[in-house]
Amino acid sequence: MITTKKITKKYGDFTALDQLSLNVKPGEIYCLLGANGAGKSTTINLVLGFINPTSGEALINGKSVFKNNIETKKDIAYIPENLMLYPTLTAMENLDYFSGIGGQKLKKDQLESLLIQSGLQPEAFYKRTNAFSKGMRQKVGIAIAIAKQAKALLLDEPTSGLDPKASNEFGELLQELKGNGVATLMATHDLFRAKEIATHIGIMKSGKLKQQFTASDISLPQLEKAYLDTMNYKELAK
Ligand SMILES: Nc1ncnc2c1ncn2[C@@H]1O[C@H](COP(=O)(O)OP(=O)(O)OP(=O)(O)O)[C@@H](O)[C@H]1O
Repeated sequence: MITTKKITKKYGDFTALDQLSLNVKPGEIYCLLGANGAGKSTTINLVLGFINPTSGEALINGKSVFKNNIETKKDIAYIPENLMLYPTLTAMENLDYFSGIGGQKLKKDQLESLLIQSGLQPEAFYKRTNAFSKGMRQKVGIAIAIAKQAKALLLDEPTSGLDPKASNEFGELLQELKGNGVATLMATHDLFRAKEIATHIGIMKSGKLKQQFTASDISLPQLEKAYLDTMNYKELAK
């Protein structure tokens, strides 16, 4: 569903991403780990078609994002680190507006049903989103993704700054989408949450995918050691 084939991104002489190949199938959650500047956001931005690769390609459902940008975007939902909603509109109005952009005209009960699925507390449905916490905004983002019936979900550090309960709730929502066959690619610094929710985990360094794991094959301490080893924090990883 989400595939990158030897994708490379250069900025002048600097290689931000170096021949990265990965594959996320329907019903899989792939977490990309790596230090600041490892190339996680660059990978996400290439899959989204926000930037073009220097070489290699990103594919959604077998179609090149670069060559079929508009078509592939229909299958993708994206939740950035800080999801922007229209602050003067309510959660319902934001959902109505964004699903409308996607070509859908949903009825009031359908919009409410989507927000219920997203886990947003009902008393917030008709409140303006200007006072929403990050966790609440993300729930509206998930509702938008469900409304779009996106087959691929791209997330850039979605749990950073969330309290443990909100982070846990977010993880549970991702599990539900996974059950619906959504393929999720997520950049994160949160090893614990990655181990909790991922089916697959990749560790990046300096634009390269250094290690990949099936999440069920590795414990959290093993993952932490692999991460620190990859970063060359040998002393800490002992
Ligand atoms: N437009 C750009 N011009 C030049 N260099 C860039 C540009 N965008 C990103 N980079 C560089 O590419 C590298 C990878 O950046 P990227 O944002 O993908 O890292 P990251 O793993 O997402 O980091 P973080 O965890 O801090 O978000 C970094 O060294 C960054 O400075």
